[in-house]
Amino acid sequence: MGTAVAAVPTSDDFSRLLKHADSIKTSDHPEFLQLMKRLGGETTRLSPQQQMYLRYLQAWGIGYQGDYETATPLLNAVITESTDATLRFRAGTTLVNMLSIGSHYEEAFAQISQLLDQLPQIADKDARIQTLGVASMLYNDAGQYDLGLNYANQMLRENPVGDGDCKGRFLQVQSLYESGKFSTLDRQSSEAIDACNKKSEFLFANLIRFNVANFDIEHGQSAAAIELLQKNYADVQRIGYPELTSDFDASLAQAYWNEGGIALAKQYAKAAVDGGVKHEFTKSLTNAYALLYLIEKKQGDLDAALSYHEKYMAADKGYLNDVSAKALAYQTVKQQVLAKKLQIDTLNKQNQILTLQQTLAKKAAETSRLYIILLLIVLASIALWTYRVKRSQLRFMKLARRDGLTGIFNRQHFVNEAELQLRYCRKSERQACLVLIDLDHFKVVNDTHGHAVGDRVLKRAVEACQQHLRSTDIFGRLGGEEFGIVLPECTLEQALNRAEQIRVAIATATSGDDDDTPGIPISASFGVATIARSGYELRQLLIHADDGLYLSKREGRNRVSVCYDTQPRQRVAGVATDRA
Ligand SMILES: Nc1nc2c(ncn2[C@@H]2O[C@H](COP(=O)(O)OP(=O)(O)OP(=O)(O)O)[C@@H](O)[C@H]2O)c(=O)[nH]1
Repeated sequence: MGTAVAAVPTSDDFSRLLKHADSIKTSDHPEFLQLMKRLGGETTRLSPQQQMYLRYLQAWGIGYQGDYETATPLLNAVITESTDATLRFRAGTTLVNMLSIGSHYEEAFAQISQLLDQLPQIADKDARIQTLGVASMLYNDAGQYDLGLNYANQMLRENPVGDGDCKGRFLQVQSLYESGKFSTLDRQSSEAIDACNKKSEFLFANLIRFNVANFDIEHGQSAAAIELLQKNYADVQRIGYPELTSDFDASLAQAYWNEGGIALAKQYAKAAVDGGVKHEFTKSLTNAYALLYLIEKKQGDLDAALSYHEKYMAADKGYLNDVSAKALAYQTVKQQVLAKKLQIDTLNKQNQILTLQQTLAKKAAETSRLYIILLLIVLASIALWTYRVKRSQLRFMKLARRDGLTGIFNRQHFVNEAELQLRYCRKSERQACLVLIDLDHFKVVNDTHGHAVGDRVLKRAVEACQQHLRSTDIFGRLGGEEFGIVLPECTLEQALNRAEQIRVAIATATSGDDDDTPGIPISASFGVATIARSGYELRQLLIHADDGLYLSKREGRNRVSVCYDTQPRQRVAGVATDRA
């Protein structure tokens, strides 16, 4: 014998149930309430996400019953605690509804404005439609019918076959009716009612009928209004939405009054007053009180009439206050949003300016860097140019100081350097001698071998001289084949010895058998002068050395001579002859 065991619902089952409850909230409210009861008893078996979903639906249900004070904190809890962005968004939208119904209009407008800003990030179609619907309703309530119509149209565009089809159409009718733009409700409203019936959204179907009935009443068609309202009266009672039942009752009362049915008018007006949402001033409530006042007055019960008149005045004031409070809240929030936008724009502009300033500073730094690089290039160019100028100056100076053929000092530079050296020797009281050298019979070399060979012989002679010079000696070409050497710190004796060495070197160099000067015999005559006898003046030393040189030539050349008197001393071929 087996025992039947009821299947335990899985997590998927709970998710399905929650979704189902969500989808029938308004279309089958009693079933919705049943589901809420059932799921509420299974809370511990729900996942945290499912629990949050359930809390949202419970809050919605409580708000639907008109207990907004309890619903509001529950919705706020979902908004702050849920990890699901879509559920948070939906709870925000429902909260807007509650805030609006609870007359917290400024908060409601601020919240819907934020939600509409977030709308582009919300992908869930139902959540989007729900928010657009609430926005449309709220803006209609604030008398912003164009905005209301706008969001209703958007609902239809986004979801023409789902909720948008019924609720979007309902809100369209509402916007057009309230703004007085509805010339005939026939086609558009019956299409809207059909759409809602198809979706089993009877609450919305009847809200549309309520608009149609009011339109009829306003246009002298009270009988038609009564027919429409009565036909759906039982349905409205079943739906159990207090505002709608009160609306139906108030409109029926007005229609019966217009048709002369005072007793029925009174019955429905009372029903409208008794069945309305507590502590709320609606247009239907105001109308119902106004009717009751007229009925009692007509029936002669002046006390009751006065009492209803007072209630009518209070309801009317409350309703008008409510309407203007909504309009004011809308304008206030609009200004706040504008101010915030302006503030954000200003901050953005400031940021742009800062970014621009940074870019400029960066550019300025780059420009300065470029300037520095440019300056360095200019400086480097100047340095290079100066170096080249200096180098060419030095080259020219060297050229100007040197003899072009032999590379030794030219006459002018030799004279300058020699005078400088002699001045130094005079100051330091040092010895110095001057040697003059003149090649012998050089003309013959030129004439015999040509000028080019003569040049090479001259270079050879110079090289021979240089082999015997010290770094302090000053050696120069005084002209043609004549050379001079200043020998600082040198006595006459030493000068004569060194002149003799040079003489031998020249004679040896030129007597060599090489390519340049093949077998050309050459010699030179020397004249020596000393500061000990001539003094430190170069001019005087040159005269005396030249006397010595002249003597060497006269005495047969290729010799070194000194001549200070009419009887000069002479050295011939390395032997000094003192004729003084
Ligand atoms: N090849 C060459 N010859 C030069 C240069 N400068 C001067 N001479 C020649 O040197 C020769 C000098 O001749 P002279 O003054 O008659 O003297 P010399 O022939 O040496 O005879 P003495 O001095 O009396 O021994 C001339 O023929 C000049 O043309 C030079 O730079 N190169």
